[in-house]
Amino acid sequence: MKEFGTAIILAGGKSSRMGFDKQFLKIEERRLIDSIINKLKQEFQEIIIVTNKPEHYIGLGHKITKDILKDKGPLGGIHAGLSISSSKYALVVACDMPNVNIEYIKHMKEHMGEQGCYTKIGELVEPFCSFYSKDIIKDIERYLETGRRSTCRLVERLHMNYIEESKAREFSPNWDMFLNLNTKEDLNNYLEQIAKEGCI
Ligand SMILES: Nc1nc2c(ncn2[C@@H]2O[C@H](COP(=O)(O)OP(=O)(O)OP(=O)(O)O)[C@@H](O)[C@H]2O)c(=O)[nH]1
Repeated sequence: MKEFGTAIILAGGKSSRMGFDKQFLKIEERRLIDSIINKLKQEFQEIIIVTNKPEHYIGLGHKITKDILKDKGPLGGIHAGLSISSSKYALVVACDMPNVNIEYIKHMKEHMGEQGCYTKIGELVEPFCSFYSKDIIKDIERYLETGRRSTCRLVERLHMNYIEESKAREFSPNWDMFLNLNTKEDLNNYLEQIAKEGCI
């Protein structure tokens, strides 16, 4: 089994704040998820897309899966992705994160905890652009069985290492690498930023 060869992209949410399915979000005529895949391919041999619309990813050469545990939110997606991952640790990103930073991801690999690595933003857990160990599958199942769904709260209970926000920001001072586009306002602000400064 490879140590860090897998990246999982979550693309199975409701997108209720955005008002249209975020997995089809386009930036400058290109599907954002395809740009994310292209970046991740620099560093990962295996890409897993966890989606409720698998027909849109056929023929790209990546692993595709649906949630096994339905309607559980991002944790359900992480669970399905880890279940078919062929690596000990997998990076998990959301399909609405335009500023994924590969240099920072390499840094995270060097600071792996027993069950993964995340970034602490202030006092809060950033659950995306985080590494999770394949051996937390059972922990996710037990946690979801109790009716809870918060990825952040589960992360706090696991044996994961974390990196402070200030360190993470050194890798990308001008672009928020944890930005996720939840609303039309987020999207418009992002489009304004790339119009001024160019795409990264
Ligand atoms: N596979 C899978 N991914 C999910 C699920 N829920 C959310 N995600 C993904 O997790 C990431 C973060 O999701 P959110 O933006 O918090 O949730 P969302 O349901 O997509 O959007 P809102 O309805 O606006 O909260 C996105 O990449 C979503 O596609 C789910 O049930 N299954």
